[in-house]
Amino acid sequence: MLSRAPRAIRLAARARTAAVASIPVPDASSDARRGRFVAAAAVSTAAAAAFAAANVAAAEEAPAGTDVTTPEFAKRPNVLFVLGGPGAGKGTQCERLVKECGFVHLSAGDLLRAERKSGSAHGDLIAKYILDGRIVPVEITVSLLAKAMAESGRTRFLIDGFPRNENNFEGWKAVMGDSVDVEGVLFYDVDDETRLDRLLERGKTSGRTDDNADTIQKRFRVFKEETMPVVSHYDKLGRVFRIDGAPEVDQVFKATLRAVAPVVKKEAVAAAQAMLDAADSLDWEAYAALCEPDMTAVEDETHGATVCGLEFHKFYFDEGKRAAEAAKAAGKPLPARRSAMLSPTVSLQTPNVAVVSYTRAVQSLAGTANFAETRVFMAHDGVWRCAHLHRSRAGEMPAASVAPAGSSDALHTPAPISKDALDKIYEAALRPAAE
Ligand SMILES: Nc1ncnc2c1ncn2[C@@H]1O[C@H](COP(=O)(O)OP(=O)(O)OP(=O)(O)O)[C@@H](O)[C@H]1O
Ligand SMILES: Nc1ccn([C@@H]2O[C@H](COP(=O)(O)O)[C@@H](O)[C@H]2O)c(=O)n1
Repeated sequence: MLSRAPRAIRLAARARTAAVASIPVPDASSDARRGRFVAAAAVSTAAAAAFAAANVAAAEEAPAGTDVTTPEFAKRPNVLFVLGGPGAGKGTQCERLVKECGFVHLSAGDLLRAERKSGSAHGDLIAKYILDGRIVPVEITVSLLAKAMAESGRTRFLIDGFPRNENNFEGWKAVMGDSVDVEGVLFYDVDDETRLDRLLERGKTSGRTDDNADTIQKRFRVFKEETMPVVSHYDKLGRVFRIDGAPEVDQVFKATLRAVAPVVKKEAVAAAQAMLDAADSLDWEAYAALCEPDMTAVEDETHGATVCGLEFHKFYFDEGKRAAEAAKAAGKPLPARRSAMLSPTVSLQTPNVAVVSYTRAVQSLAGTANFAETRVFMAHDGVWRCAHLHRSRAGEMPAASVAPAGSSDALHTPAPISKDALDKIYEAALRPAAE
């Protein structure tokens, strides 16, 4: 069982609690550091400390009884950066994604404005940078993002208006490292003239100190000179989902949904693979966390009937464990098996309903059996759970043809599927399927 902060975040936090707690920030008037790359090591120590403190606090604050079972696969947070010129519609589209797809939206600008209002020691500095349209030093921004991520207790994030320059980019890498999967950048493309009109209109009611003609021009310049190189970096990696942000909001949202579909599909495949891993290792808690409580299933064991609920499945985990313990007590080799997902296809019915179909190849000492499986997943708040399973036996190979002499030891402990193999699975799953 996990408490509110995802385990990966809490582990990172624990490993970093020894770091310095205060965040050194350059003076707003210091030209020497303005716009310059801040050494990754400095960022790492200071902001990681804030990250650590935030995460530990989030874990400790979780009131008793609020533990949630977060599926194993979902423990490493997924991040999509959201970029585009000022007024491109980033916040507007993020709001829709939150509502319809269960992302957590963290706007770096909003967090900075809230920090300024909170009376923080950095308030004056933030106010000055925002008024000048300049990018606040990453030590401040990344620690606010890390704190908000930890406090959300969730694992799927839209990080809006970040990374805005090289300093942001390096600071993020130094603090987050590999603890987070950055899926790519949603980039909203809108010409300057349209964005200027939008911002001046927004300025009539937004109360933002930077929605005025003078600051807007400065922000536009910073966007071109500092943010676009970050976008180009991700572009070269093939990680930019470019969206025409000029049409009306609903139309842009349709394009946004198409852009996030590969990320969403990848999550559904990962959820299916996590179920297979949990079944292979007889980890009932992990398996159950990946199921809707009223999951329905049709499989060979049900003889054509549809079973509803989890008790039917738990029986096999309990008995499997008992058989393993009996084998161990008798000094016999432990029964083991390993499942691989072959040729998966994912069909997204809605952003929150995915049908994942594949051939499941199950290896064991008894031989290899193939099953045709379909799992229907539903996402709530960005967490996928299986609502229906259909499995039919699709073929079998006896042990003699698959287990070379002397290889049995290697099968006693099922090895987790390798990252390369998983990447291949994702690649296959994300190919435009005949949906
Ligand atoms: N597709 C659209 N068509 C017309 N107006 C839009 C569209 N998208 C957003 N707007 C409006 O344009 C203004 C700017 O949008 P929004 O705040 O979402 O942009 P942003 O990219 O988040 O801006 P910033 O980076 O300055 O915070 C808002 O008033 C919003 O209502
Ligand atoms: N990574 C960031 C993001 C924003 N800022 C400052 O906030 C201003 C407003 O940002 P919006 O995304 O809400 O438009 C921006 O002009 C910067 O001054 C920042 O420093 N770093």
